[in-house]
Amino acid sequence: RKTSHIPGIRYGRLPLLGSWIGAYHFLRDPEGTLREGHSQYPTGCFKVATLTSEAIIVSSPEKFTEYLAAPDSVLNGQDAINAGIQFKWTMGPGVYHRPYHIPLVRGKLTQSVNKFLPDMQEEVQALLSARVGEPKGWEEVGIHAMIVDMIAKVGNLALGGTPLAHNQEYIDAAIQYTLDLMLSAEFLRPLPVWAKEMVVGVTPAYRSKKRCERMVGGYIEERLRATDGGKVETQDMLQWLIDSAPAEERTMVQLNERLLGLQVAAIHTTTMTLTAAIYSLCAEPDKYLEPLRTEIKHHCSDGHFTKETLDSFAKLDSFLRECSRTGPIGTLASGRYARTDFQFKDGTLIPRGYIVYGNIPVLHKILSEEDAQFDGFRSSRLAEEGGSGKKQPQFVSTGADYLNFGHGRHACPGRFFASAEVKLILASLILRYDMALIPGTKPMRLYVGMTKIPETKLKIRMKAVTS
Ligand code: HEM
Repeated sequence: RKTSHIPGIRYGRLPLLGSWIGAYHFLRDPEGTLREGHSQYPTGCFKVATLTSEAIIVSSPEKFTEYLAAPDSVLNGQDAINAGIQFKWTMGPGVYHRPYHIPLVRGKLTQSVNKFLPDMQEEVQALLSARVGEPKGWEEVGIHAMIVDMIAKVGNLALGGTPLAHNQEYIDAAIQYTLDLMLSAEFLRPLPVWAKEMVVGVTPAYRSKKRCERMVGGYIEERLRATDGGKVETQDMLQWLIDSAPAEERTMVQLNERLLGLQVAAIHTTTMTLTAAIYSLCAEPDKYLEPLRTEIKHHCSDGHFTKETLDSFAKLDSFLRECSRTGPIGTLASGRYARTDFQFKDGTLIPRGYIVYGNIPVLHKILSEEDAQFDGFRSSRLAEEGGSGKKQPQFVSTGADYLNFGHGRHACPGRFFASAEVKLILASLILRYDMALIPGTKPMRLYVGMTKIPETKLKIRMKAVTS
């Protein structure tokens, strides 16, 4: 009733059942529903329904930037994520109330990319040799399973440290934790707070977290003791967490929780982005493989990737940005939960307790067939044609027209690290293998609520580059 002034899209005409009908349509066709909302209310707000709530959507860049500028005390990003994945309960109240890891990701992790890259590259090469080898003829490879394992291992060289990156049991558990957390959130979301607190201990996320605690608790305690004894040998995310943790967070239990929180932020997001990019490459290998390979060889003749070499791959960057523009990992961007009523300049009210989102298909300008057309070198060509005065829009730069990493104050702080990881793996694949879709197959885009995921079971063809 509080949002009766905001029109619902595809709610039908039946009294009382409107939002249920809307939820059915939104879950079946999220992008179509969002485009329809935009065509009816291009500069205003509309709402769409899911099975558990209603989301208020804006499509105009002006309104999107207007709400992102509101302070956290009015429109809050953490609360919006919490409403979705219930992380106050699934991850732990510390991760929700004391997000001291965010400046560490934005600062220390980003600044240390160059330090981690040699080990990351070695890891990628070893995993490719073990999983794919040097096939002389076409070999079919299930790409998603390989990439998720690789991202978890390569990422953990910087997050939990080498012992965790090489502990297969922990890597599998870290990958599984996100899935357990999603499932547990579905179970917890409809419950009142007192009931959530009572049943959280039997959820898969809680059991998964405790299993990790048993697996790596000793290692974390050892790192804590080494820090207290002044014997710090490793600089990685776990160490920065230990060094910066407020007193109540500086325990094995809380650090395990925090590390798992980062695994959730880092593993599947990066995997989905990279898997979708590999599928796009395999869909048009004749158009993209050779120009990308030439660029990579040109800028990296000694075969060693540094942050500077990765940054110099203009075509690869453009390709990744276009993959994320045409196929971002979500349909709704930068959710902000109204802690108090929020009023747009035009008078539209977002009532307390509701979440407002940006309309990704519209803000990414994928409204027509032509806009949706994949053009991997769109951004690099723009810069080439515009001369030196024209800067190429980057894979990691955010704006109201490109929201894969969100935008504004809470834009993803891990995007610089993620970009290095994605470019390192993609460039390594391109240098070592020819890749293509298996004839007769095509990747499908699947939706899980507001998240868009690349197909996980699809196999591609790979063959070692001979020359
Ligand atoms: C390609 C990979 C990734 C994608 C697509 C991605 C995407 C996002 C998005 C869309 C947001 C929300 C932004 C907003 O609300 O405006 C976000 C937030 C966040 N991401 Fe990422 N992310 C990726 C990788 C990572 C990595 C590797 C880390 C850490 C190691 C990370 C840590 C975080 C954190 C801590 C936040 C919360 C920021 C805040 O609330 O201020 N992400 N990410």
